[in-house]
Amino acid sequence: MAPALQGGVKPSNPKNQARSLKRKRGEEDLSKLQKAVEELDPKEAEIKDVADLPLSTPTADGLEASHFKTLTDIQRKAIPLALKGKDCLGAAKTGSGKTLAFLIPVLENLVRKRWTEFDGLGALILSPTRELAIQIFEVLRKIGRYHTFSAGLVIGGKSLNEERERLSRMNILVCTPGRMLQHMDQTAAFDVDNLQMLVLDEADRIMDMGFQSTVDAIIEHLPKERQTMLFSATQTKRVSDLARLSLREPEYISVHEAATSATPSTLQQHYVVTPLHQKLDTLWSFIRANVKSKILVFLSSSKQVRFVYESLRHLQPGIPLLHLHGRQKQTSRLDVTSSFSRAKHSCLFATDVVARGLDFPAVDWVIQFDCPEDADTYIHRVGRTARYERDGRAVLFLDPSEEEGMLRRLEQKKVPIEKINVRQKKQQSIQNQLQNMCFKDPELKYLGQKAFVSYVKSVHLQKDKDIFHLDKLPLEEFSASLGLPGAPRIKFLKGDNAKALKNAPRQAVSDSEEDSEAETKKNKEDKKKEVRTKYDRMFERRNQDVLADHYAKMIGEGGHEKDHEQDADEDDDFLQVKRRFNHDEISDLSDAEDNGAEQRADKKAKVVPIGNAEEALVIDSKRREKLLKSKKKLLKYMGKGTKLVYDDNGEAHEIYEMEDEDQFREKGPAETQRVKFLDEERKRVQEADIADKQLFKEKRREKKEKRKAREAAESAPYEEPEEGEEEGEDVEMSDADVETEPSAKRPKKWFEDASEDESKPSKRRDVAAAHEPETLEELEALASGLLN
Ligand SMILES: Nc1ncnc2c1ncn2[C@@H]1O[C@H](COP(=O)(O)OP(=O)(O)OP(=O)(O)O)[C@@H](O)[C@H]1O
Repeated sequence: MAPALQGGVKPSNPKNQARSLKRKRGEEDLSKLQKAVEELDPKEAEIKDVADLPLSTPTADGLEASHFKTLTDIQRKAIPLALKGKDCLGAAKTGSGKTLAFLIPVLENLVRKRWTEFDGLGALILSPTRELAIQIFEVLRKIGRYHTFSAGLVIGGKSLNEERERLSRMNILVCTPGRMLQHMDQTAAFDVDNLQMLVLDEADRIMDMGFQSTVDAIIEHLPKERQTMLFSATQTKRVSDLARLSLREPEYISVHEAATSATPSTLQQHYVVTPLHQKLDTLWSFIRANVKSKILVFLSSSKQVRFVYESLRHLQPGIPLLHLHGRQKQTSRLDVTSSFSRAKHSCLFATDVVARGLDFPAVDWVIQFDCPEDADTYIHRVGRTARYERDGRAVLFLDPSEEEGMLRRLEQKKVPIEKINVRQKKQQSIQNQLQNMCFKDPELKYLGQKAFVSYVKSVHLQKDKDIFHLDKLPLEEFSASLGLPGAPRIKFLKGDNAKALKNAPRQAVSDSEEDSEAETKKNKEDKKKEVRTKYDRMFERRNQDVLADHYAKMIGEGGHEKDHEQDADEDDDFLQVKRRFNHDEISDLSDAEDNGAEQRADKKAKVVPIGNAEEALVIDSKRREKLLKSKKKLLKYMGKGTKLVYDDNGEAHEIYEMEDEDQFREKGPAETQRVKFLDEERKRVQEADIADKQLFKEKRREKKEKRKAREAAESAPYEEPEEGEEEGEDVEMSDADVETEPSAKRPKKWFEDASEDESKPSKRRDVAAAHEPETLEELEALASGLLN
């Protein structure tokens, strides 16, 4: 019914009235919610179900529609504390529901702060891998479908510019550290000053050496006044980490601390002792015996993964095979994770890029083909099965030399594991087939050689020498088991052949190219004296050209890159440990996500002892020549610049030469002058930087306006532009426009996507709702599309 007229004042329109009534009710609900949260006593409250939590209607509806009803232990304990704004360190076994333990508070705390799209970034969630970031984003999308926040995924693999466009309007971001820092450093319009919450999923991994400097740099950008939450299955309370994150009186929530085991009780764990050179046979026999299962196999490096995948694929085990590692393109990584998630029977070979956090449904077996670097990695790997009350089985393959050390480490971490034996009757050998395959297919042989080298290097670089004993490994037999005609020589081990290596003491890694050239020469001489095997002779006769190309690639003297995967930096560097993830270069994260041993290798190799510029500029190999052509690299070698001034005759002098000493002394002590000079220069650079950013912004805006005008002209060639059109009335709004004219163009929300809603009618008006995003591109396009 329409309201009566009062004192001649025109009644406001009924639509407005309904809207203001709704707003008032919303306000009342929020105040009630706030009160309920304040009154909540996390220590005493009997909280078992979602319904027992003081939650806003959109979150409660989102959880119900996603079928989350009962809370897990970590959720019961962590959510109430996090709702009250406490800093939390949450530790709970794998598969126990930590994701919701932080996502629910993220949504709720922003709701209660009345966060809108115009308040900018409210919560930042960091994940160590892209796959995990995508998974978190999907869960957020599911449970947050009735909210009006905008959320985005920032994980690289796309152009920075594309991401930039939408970053500034996001309320919640799920990201990998490297890409986030890149935006913080380079995207002028990206403002994080308002940030309320920071979450680190798999916190111990994010806080470890590989990510340390990146995370420290991110933290520096963030406001100190914020809520910080850390979650992991294997978390320690390292005081130094807490200090780095500026946690305020953190609550430590460890729901399984008193448990007798660090792994889920539904997980059966076994190990088999299988010598290195029989591992591949054992794996093959295992897969053949379990073709009606879903199996996840962990290997130590991307090269191992590729070789084992390629060779077993040729042998057709009767189960679909997949492979995943950090050097694949992002699109294939995503395809593989979704194929494996959907599959009923499949075997996925992977590096530790999938060891943490990934929630593949119904994995029957986790096989650790290569021994994990430590007990924590073991726990995360086996955690890919037996998730959320399901059963699962895990088998660890150990070389006899690893058995004692690894078992000790597992015992220390409360991991119950039992020995099992391989039934010899069922053990099949594939060594002859592999040798045949490697002979016929030089690509495969080349992969095998790379796998061999990377495996040996990874063992050599393992930190825990109680577990890993390179000198005890049968390397010659191992190379034969891969189908190789002999063990590739490995530079850092310095032996004449792999057999000699077997008994040699561990050698330090050496990086100099001079050494390697000398060694290549020596090897050539030695080769003449060596006994040739049947395979060596066959290779020499039949595949000389192809192999020459491969060997050339391996020693970095030419050859082109045929590999379609992102493998560019590895092939030219056979004799050297690789350099990879480095925050300074802010490469994308994929490389940092492989196993820890590889990362340590990279770090080691970063220390290139270049004493001075002259030494550095000697071009003694193609590789170095290429390196020096890169401006960025060149800068590294060149040292710092010197400021010169020119006298009246046009001759250059260092500044101090132009000033007489007395004058200089009059200005005060040298150190004070130096500090002052540096301050002034710093200020000057900062001012110039602000001006640059401003200029860049202006240019971008101009460009955008021009483009819009051009598009408008193209789409309506026969219409005269109306007045003002050229002024950009129809142009997409800039950030400034959004702030001043909020009603002009409200960004839509991806959260409104209710395509997965099983119980509620869809509220979504966006076209994208008709199609459930499946690929990364679609997910990102959805998030960004809604803002246009
Ligand atoms: N309250 C709940 N009710 C039902 N299922 C749940 C609940 N919470 C989580 N799950 C399910 O449990 C599984 C594991 O959850 P999640 O991935 O959050 O585990 P996690 O503790 O983060 O594991 P990890 O340590 O391996 O990262 C998921 O499939 C999730 O949907």
